Amino acid sequence: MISAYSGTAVRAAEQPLLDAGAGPDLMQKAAYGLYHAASGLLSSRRGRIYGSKTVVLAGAGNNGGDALYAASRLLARGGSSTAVLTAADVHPAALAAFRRRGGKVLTLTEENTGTVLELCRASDLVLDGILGTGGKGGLRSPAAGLAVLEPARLRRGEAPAVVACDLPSGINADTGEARGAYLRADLTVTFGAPKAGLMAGPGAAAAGQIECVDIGLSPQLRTAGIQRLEDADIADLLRPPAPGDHKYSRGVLGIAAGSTKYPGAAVLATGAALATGVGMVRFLGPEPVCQLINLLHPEAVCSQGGVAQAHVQAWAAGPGAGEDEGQLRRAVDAMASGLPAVIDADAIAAAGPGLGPQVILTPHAGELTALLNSLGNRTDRAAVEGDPLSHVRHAADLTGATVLLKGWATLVAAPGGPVYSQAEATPWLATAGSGDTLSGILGALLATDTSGPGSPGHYARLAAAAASIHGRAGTLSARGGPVEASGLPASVRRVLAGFLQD
Ligand SMILES: NC(=O)C1=CN([C@@H]2O[C@H](COP(=O)(O)OP(=O)(O)OC[C@H]3O[C@@H](n4cnc5c(N)ncnc54)[C@H](OP(=O)(O)O)[C@@H]3O)[C@@H](O)[C@H]2O)[C@@H](O)CC1
Ligand SMILES: [K+]
Repeated sequence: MISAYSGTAVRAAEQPLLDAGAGPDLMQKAAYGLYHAASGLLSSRRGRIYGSKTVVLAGAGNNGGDALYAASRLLARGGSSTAVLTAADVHPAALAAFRRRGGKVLTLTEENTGTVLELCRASDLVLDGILGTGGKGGLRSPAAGLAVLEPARLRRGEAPAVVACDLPSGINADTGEARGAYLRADLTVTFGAPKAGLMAGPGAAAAGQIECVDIGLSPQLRTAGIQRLEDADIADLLRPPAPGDHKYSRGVLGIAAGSTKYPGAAVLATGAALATGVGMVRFLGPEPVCQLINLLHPEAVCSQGGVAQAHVQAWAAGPGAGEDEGQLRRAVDAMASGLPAVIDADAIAAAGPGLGPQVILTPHAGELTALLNSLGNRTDRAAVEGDPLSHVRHAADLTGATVLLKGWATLVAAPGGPVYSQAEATPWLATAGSGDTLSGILGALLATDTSGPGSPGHYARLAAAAASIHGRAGTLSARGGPVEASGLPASVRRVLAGFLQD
């Protein structure tokens, strides 16, 4: 499990060490970690450090100091480096060390921003040390003019790798918000602990890969702001069949998805649930959709009945329901059943206060905006996309349900906490039908779960595991190209096989 902390919490953890005079030592540890990661990247891109060209963007605070010390170490290995100062005063000792190693220095102005951008683009590596946890708001002029710099991962052909020191400059370390211009990175080397702002909202998309350097803060860090499940955590949540299991003991999932207008959603949700592994799927829906499911998934037991008559362990309801009154009724009944239920798409609008954490709402940003507005919390989509962490937490607290907000980093909030973030997906997964398969995967995990409510956040962990499996399946399906939702179940099977073999 990766635990991320707010910038405020990390600064508080640093304070006793700073009071004890360990500040310079912490900075050297941070700078060494940054140098080590940057030199690894340079070696993999061009074979060696000797002869490499680095541009250091250095701001007024300790973040600039870290970056300058790291660049000094690259100079010592035979690289060349130019420091671009974005403030009148930068860390004096770090700048002096950089100059001693032969680094060139210039000051950024609005007039020379174009020249500096050319210098960056002609280099192998850009070290972003403009702002760290002391940053307030987005980049200010003239540094804001550098925000057009694209990291190598977003450009075709030759481009410098951008490595962010602690966090991408301009990103809020607590929330991941970008209140103004910010830089994007290929790799963020973060110190002490990952910052929550690297795992949510614009910060998660800007960070690129995240590498954490231990500078000895762990004993001081208490409550994580955001957690991320890793392989072993997900494997622990899976329940493969054991000898003696039969179809009912493995878990039956009730699916109320699709409508005569959107029959595909029923097919995708059912296919994904079967690929994830359940004892049985009971499918409820209109007659033509039942016929389609019978044709494509003959193992599913189909009927037009109601939720109360179906004997299941969990529900997946809402995908493709559209305006189908029967399906919307089933989704409402599933939410009220007391059983674990994943509720998606049009059915989310029926959610209100008083639900339990076993109900998992899976909105995208637009659906979350509508839900919050319906609960009297005035907001708009831009605000939700700008600060998804606060909004997903708020929705969980208002409804009492677990809320999974889909996005580049999918966030899952349990009412009262904790919050999980999974970012294994590919942008190619943003395609019609993708959400229907997520409902099927999560429904199957809920139906086969035998550990019960357990500790707080249990359902949020299952939802985070489903998001991770879905993201990995998308990435496997994509292999750098488009994803068709109908191909996802096959990839889900392969992802799960990987977990179960390890
Ligand atoms: N503490 C430690 O022990 C360790 C810390 N470490 C490192 O230090 C970093 C935190 O350092 P920090 O506190 O100096 O803050 P940092 O982000 O570098 O800059 C603050 C300066 O920027 C200015 N400024 C603010 N917003 C601005 C804006 N929008 N646009 C322009 N300027 C803006 C602000 O001025 P102000 O607004 O306050 O007048 C102030 O002058 C941390 O991320 C990590 O990298 C590591 O070495 C490990 C040990
Ligand atoms: K930075």
